Amino acid sequence: MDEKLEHDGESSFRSGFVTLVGRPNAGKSTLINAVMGKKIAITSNTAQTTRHRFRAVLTRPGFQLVMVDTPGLHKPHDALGEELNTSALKALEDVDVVAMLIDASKPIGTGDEWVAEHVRGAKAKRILVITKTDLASADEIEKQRLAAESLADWDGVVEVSAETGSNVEAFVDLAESFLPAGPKWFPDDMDTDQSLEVIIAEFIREKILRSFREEIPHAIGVVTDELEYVRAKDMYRIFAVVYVERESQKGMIIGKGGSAIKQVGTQAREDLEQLLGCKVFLDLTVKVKKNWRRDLTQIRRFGYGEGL
Ligand SMILES: Nc1nc2c(ncn2[C@@H]2O[C@H](COP(=O)(O)OP(=O)(O)OP(=O)(O)O)[C@@H](O)[C@H]2O)c(=O)[nH]1
Repeated sequence: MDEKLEHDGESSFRSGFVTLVGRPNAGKSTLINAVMGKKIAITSNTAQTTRHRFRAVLTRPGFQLVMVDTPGLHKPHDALGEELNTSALKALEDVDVVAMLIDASKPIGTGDEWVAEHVRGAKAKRILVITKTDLASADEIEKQRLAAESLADWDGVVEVSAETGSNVEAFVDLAESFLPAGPKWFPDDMDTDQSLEVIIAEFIREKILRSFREEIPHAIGVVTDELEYVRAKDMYRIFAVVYVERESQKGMIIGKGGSAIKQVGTQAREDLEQLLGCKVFLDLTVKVKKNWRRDLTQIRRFGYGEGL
């Protein structure tokens, strides 16, 4: 098509990037899933679930809202933590809107203040999003909003529950109201820029985060090694590797007689079948990669932080 004609035809179209930031566990990934109406991002109550900076794309008549999910900003303890912070802070640059999420059910602390400091420095519209309103009383929400409002100069405020869906559309409306005129950056049918291999590895990692406690969740990295669609059987064959840092962790992940890894595999397979819309054969191998969280090359090989 004539480029000028296409441009003129879309001149009233608006588009832009909205970065979601907040402390670990603030509810960023859950809000993105609620906006999208499907699971794009993995979630868990383990802090620092998100290790990738990725985009979720909401395309509606007249606008395209590109949401950037970021790892929770926190005090780093290792190279992985530093990489995740760098990645999240980078996502504050060159966006149209920054949405800072604050959990309604937890007191505002130095962690939020530190995040707010970076939000104040961002050259973008600023939205304050009070999250998890289903977990707090109206009184508590009001107090939290007042306290959070003093953290920065906000262009808009919204109180949401991604769990119940309350005000999720109001968040979309608010973010949309700040979008400049712009092109459709992504095709209509594209809802995330994560590769299928990455999404699969993340879905598997989510099951491990939800099944194990203590040091295990932070010590694992997951990589999709092989992905093949077998047309004759309408089935995906997936081979993935779960990396841990020590032999003892390998034993825990595998469990007695392989029971733990089998459970993770079953849960992940069910999720993946829903995602891919067909049968899935999933093979999980557990390997030790000593102290990978201190090794930037390895962190990037996993694709965490800046890797994408
Ligand atoms: N009750 C309730 N729980 C929520 C809500 N939003 C998120 N959660 C829970 O809070 C926990 C953290 O949510 P995530 O969306 O993973 O948080 P995040 O900010 O992406 O976390 P990081 O990846 O650590 O930065 C999960 O257990 C969610 O189920 C909500 O609106 N209501």
